[in-house]
Formats: sequence, C-alpha cells, structure tokens
Amino acid sequence: MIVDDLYVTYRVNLERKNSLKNALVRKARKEKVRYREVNALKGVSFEVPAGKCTGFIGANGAGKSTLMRAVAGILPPTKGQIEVRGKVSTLLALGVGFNSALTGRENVMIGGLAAGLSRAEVNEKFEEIADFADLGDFIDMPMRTYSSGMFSRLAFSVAVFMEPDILIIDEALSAGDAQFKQRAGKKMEELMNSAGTMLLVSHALSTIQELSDEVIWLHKGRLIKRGDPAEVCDAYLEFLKVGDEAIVMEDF
Ligand SMILES: Nc1ncnc2c1ncn2[C@@H]1O[C@H](COP(=O)(O)OP(=O)(O)OP(=O)(O)O)[C@@H](O)[C@H]1O
Repeated sequence: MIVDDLYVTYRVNLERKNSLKNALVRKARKEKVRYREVNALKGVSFEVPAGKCTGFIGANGAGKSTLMRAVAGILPPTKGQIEVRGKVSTLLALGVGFNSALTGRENVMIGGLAAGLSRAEVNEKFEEIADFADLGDFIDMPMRTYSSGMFSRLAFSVAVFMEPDILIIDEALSAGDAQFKQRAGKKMEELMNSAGTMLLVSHALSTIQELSDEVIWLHKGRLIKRGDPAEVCDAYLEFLKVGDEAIVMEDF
C-alpha cells in the first residue's frame, strides 16, 4: 500500500442553521455561505509493506482517523494518492457503515457484500462471525438495541472474518470487556500470522509497540517520524514531556 503526498481538507459550514429557507435568503441577499477549512492531512507519504503491521500514534487531532478513513475509501483525498492492492476491511472506532436500524444479521450481510464477498460466501462465514461476536439472540435484533461493547464485538468480528488483505484497526482494543479484548488480541495475532497487512491506531503505546513492525507519528496533519516502534514511541513520549515548541523548532 502506498500513500503519496496525501492532503485531506474538511470544509466546515459555519452557518448556524443550514436550512433551505436560510440558503434562499442568503442567495436573495447575495450573501456567501461561510466555510472554514480544516487541513487535517498536509502532504503525508509512506508505504506499508505487505504482511506488516504499521502503528499510528499522535496527539488528539493529529489526523490519524482521517488517514484511516481515506485509506478505507470512506473519505476522498483532497490532493495526493492512495494506492491499495487488495481488499480493505476497516474496524473504525464506531463501526462505520453499520446501519443501526437493521439487525446484526442484516448488517453482517451488508458488510460482507460491501467488502466484495458474494451472498453465498457471507452465509458460509455467518456462523463463525456470530459465534465470535457472542451476541446470542441479539444477532436478530436491531443494532440500536446493542450496548457499545456488543456493537464493537460485531464490528471486530465482521472485519476479521472477511479475511481482508489490509485490516484497519482504530482504537478497537479499547472497546469491549477484558475477556473479549483477550480473544480479539489472539484473533489479530492469527490474522497477522496469515500475512495480512495491518494499520493500527491507538493511544495505547504498549499495544502499538507490541504489535507493530513500524510506527508512524503524526502531528497536526504531518508525518513527524517513522521507523522502529520503540524509537518512534520514545521520541513521541519525549515530545509529550517537552511540549509543542520543540518539534516545531526541529522539523519546520
Ligand atoms: N468531519 C470533520 N469535519 C471537520 N473537521 C474534522 C472532521 N473530522 C476531523 N476533523 C478535524 O481534522 C483534524 C484531524 O482529526 P482526526 O480525527 O483525524 O485526528 P485524530 O488524530 O484521529 O485525533 P484523536 O486522537 O482525537 O482521535 C482535527 O483538527 C479535527 O478537528
């Protein structure tokens, strides 16, 4: 997977009420809609070798989730390129893509079809997915009735059993109870051993160091450091102690 000079800019509408009536009034008065631009990623480049796990760290608002959404194809790049070979499966914090009005079973089917599997292939995997998520009868209830733990267990289960070529995991390990975390960790190890490529986002540096072959540190939309997990995590910890100025001086 290659990410080349990636920029993502969000446009945030600053109007308080974004109604049709307001839009017409503004048009009649020849007023412009006011936007504020947020440059969430500013020229990020890196490659992830197949079969390796890359961890992403950085302070709040660094652009980690934005990067994952872009790689998953949920968010179009404003500029730059993302080259992905194979099937990408995402496990974003909130189980993006699930429709909470539908049952767990229905969402598994939709998720599977979206990942490029046939209906028959999803049916074949269904039992395994449902068993691993351990939802009991809730699998046939609308997902809005799920606890957040149940929600993330199903999201995790769908993502890993789709046998993706690239698996994106964004803070997934913080969800669910201790027992599930253990099972999830085991399953991820299996996945990595079967040579899947992984992108992992977490604020838990111990998890990142344990699982990653390489770590990328993002700060305010830029790639600050990339390389050996222990080295990059140490540099980041040092930065957290020293504060913002040090890295601004050093890198820009
Ligand atoms: N939907 C959105 N609309 C506008 N701005 C956004 C949106 N999502 C994120 N941003 C902004 O983009 C920047 C990067 O956010 P992002 O969520 O990617 O960071 P992050 O590293 O994942 O942070 P955290 O560790 O807090 O999850 C932030 O300044 C954030 O305010």
